[in-house]
Amino acid sequence: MRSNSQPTPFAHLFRDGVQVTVDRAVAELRAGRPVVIEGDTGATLVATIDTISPATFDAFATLAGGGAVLTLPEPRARVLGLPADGAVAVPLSGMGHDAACRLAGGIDAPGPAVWHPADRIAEAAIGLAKLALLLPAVLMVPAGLCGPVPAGVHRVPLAALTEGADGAPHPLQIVSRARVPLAESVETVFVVFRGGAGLRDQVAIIVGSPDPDRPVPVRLHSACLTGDLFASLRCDCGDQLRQAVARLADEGGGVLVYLDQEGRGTGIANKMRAYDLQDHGLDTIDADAVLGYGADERRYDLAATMLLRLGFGRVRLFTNNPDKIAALARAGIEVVGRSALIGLVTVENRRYLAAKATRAGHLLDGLGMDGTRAVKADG
Ligand SMILES: Nc1nc2c(ncn2[C@@H]2O[C@H](COP(=O)(O)OP(=O)(O)OP(=O)(O)O)[C@@H](O)[C@H]2O)c(=O)[nH]1
Ligand SMILES: [Zn+2]
Repeated sequence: MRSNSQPTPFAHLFRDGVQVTVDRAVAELRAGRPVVIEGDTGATLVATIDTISPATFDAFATLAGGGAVLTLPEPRARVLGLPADGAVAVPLSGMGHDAACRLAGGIDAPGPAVWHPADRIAEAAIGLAKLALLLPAVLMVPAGLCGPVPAGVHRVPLAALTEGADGAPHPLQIVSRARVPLAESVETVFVVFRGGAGLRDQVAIIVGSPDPDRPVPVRLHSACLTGDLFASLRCDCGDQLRQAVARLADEGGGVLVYLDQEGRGTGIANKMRAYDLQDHGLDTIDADAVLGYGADERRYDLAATMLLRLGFGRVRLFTNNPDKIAALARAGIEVVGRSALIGLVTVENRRYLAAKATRAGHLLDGLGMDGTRAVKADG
């Protein structure tokens, strides 16, 4: 029998309290359950507008009296016309669930008359909501106003979130690899990594036999369910994806890193919300701002780690996005060159591509906007 002095064999799994507590908080918020964030000055119950039921919302609002606030991230505050330089807190003062949802992400919501800058707990809660791929609008109530908090409610120390809710450092591990012949490249191996924030699976697709002694052709591609899988005409992703495989194969080998960051890191649900807003006239960047998201929420540090783990520290990147080059360089990859990768221009994606060029600095100057694919030389 195990004596009390012997360590429990799985105790180490709980040693990194930051990881454990953040993972659980994300799952709770997605399930529509509130969590408690414990700050220096007291505990706050938080729930996301995206997942809280109208009945639970009403119960919170009633219990808290005038103490409940809706916190909104800076991009959303600015859309509402508030001169904020950070998240804001809006007192609920009688606001119902429907009105809160409108204030959180509606296209035509009027700016609130009363608001104040939000505190660190609010910023942390918004970070958690983003990590959970929810609308980053959070209902917050001082725990003391709600009577005894049930024992099952998950508690997160504020320090765990400020230490990096989005960076809870699960180490990246290779979990599987297999040969997957592709139409554009028969000799192809998929290597699946797991780790990082949210413990999502990321895939490195090794096309042909890249030579690690020379700069390796690399494509970083963020997931786009609609474009990659269904050949949506709203974007250029599917065409870019298949072109990338073919070009890596043409070059004798390369790596395509397929990153689980749908919708520029906002998730498929928010991307569809953004599409709906775009159908009301907004461009891709403004639509994300209405939802409280920044112009681009993606990160490439996991991609860099994957490349380094595979032995590819010197790369030539297929991209039009200067952020990708800068992020890889910051993460220790030597980027020795860039080649443009121009997807098919369609009537439906012209506006999207133009917004990427004019508002996000994408290098699409060689883009033929006449409905044909433009050919652009390396540059
Ligand atoms: N939020 C949002 N995301 C979109 C929209 N259209 C496409 N996306 C996402 O944008 C990302 C495009 O990824 P990439 O093609 O890897 O990157 P890129 O920034 O276009 O840069 P390139 O390397 O030049 O292609 C994917 O995550 C898509 O799901 C949109 O209208 N709104
Ligand atoms: Zn796309």
